[in-house]
Amino acid sequence: MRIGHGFDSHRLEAGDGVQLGGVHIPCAYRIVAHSDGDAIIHALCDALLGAIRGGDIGKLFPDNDPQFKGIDSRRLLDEVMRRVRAAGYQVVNADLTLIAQAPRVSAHTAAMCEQLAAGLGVAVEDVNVKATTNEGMDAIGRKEGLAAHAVVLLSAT
Ligand SMILES: Nc1ccn([C@@H]2O[C@H](COP(=O)(O)O)[C@@H](O)[C@H]2O)c(=O)n1
Ligand SMILES: C[C@@]1(CO)OP(=O)(O)OP(=O)(O)OC[C@H]1O
Repeated sequence: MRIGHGFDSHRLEAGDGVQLGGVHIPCAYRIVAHSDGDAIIHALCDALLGAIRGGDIGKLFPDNDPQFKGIDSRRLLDEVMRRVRAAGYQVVNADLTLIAQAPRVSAHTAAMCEQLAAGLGVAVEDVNVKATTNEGMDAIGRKEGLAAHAVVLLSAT
């Protein structure tokens, strides 16, 4: 068994929607990033890479490389999962926490679990996505950004 933790954060600015957990959420914000800015998937990728001692997404997918400009982060998860399998592991379960004052995501967490389960090759019951505000405190509380944490457990195949 191997465990991994990942964290990611991104700035928010005025816009017409965000991509989180592989799901488009219409709202008055956009995520500032080189890719689609999906902080939930970025944290998940880093947790997976951490569990196999595989570096981090910034090393694998540099944010100055044009091939990753605007990329759908589900494609980054596909490549990370290819590495997890090549290392001889499979996912047992994943638990994700979004910290965001905005947007509100509770109506979308079930769809996120489906997207992430498909990417991880597990049943939807093995993925949990939850959210909390920052109670109005600091930059996240001022809706200037958002952050995500991920924890994954892997077992040998
Ligand atoms: N971006 C978010 C943040 C929170 N929620 C939901 O609201 C509930 C209350 O948030 P607290 O910060 O008071 O814990 C939380 O349990 C989430 O279900 C959300 O949907 N989107
Ligand atoms: C995903 C990558 C690659 O496009 O860019 P960003 O979307 O800026 O995201 P970040 O969380 O800074 O992580 C690593 C990057 O290299």
